[in-house]
Amino acid sequence: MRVVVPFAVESPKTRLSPVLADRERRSFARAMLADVLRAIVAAGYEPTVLATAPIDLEADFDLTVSDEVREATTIEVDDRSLTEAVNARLPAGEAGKDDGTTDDAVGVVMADLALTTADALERLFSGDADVAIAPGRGGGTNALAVRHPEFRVDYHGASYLDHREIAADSGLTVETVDSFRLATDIDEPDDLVEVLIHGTEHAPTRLRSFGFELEERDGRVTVARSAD
Ligand SMILES: Nc1nc2c(ncn2[C@@H]2O[C@H](COP(=O)(O)OP(=O)(O)OP(=O)(O)O)[C@@H](O)[C@H]2O)c(=O)[nH]1
Ligand SMILES: C[C@H](OP(=O)(O)O)C(=O)O
Repeated sequence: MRVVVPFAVESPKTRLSPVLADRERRSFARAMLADVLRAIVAAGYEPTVLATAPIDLEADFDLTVSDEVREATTIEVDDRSLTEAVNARLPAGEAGKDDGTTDDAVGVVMADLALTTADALERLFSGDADVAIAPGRGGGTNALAVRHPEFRVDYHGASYLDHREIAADSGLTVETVDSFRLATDIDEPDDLVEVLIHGTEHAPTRLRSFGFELEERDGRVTVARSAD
């Protein structure tokens, strides 16, 4: 399975702007990307980052990844829209196998899945449906495994529903992967709670370095940022 990780380099995570300044959002997006890459490599795959602009993973934001992650990761620059860039990497051509699927399967994992683990990805990648989808809360498509050359993505909006429909229109089988770790994309300030509780490495460390901590208020856990 080829695994691609789309990554918006400039102005990422704008929905976090109420709580993170521009440079902090770029730094935090990089930290989440590093955690996603680590999980993919731990699951035994060699990720390709589809970056909207050239990046050096470890430059600029004081981030160090393991030798294993550095060596396994390729960065490709593609400034087309998310949908176009991903579609250009999906299986193409004839279905190679008798059941219509292809050996050239592709996994697509978003870079903001800060809770991702190798186990969660393995569950997504090890099925045999033509398309396996890990939906995000709110109707997005957080991760995909595509094993059929007729499937194409169409991101934004309720893309989980759109992707089911696209698959059905071509008579493809679909598996929905029910996973807390893959369903939790980090989009909104409230999502930062999940990073501090369940995050794996760089993302929670980075948030703590910005002064974020868990706080219990009115019996509910939230995040609070200490004054500098
Ligand atoms: N290659 C590529 N990746 C993208 C693009 N837009 C978003 N992404 C990535 O796709 C994933 C999901 O994107 P969103 O949750 O919409 O992320 P975002 O655009 O950084 O966040 P917001 O500005 O808050 O909407 C993340 O991994 C982004 O880095 C794009 O135009 N091209
Ligand atoms: C890319 C988009 O992500 P969201 O905006 O839902 O995080 C989607 O899954 O269609």
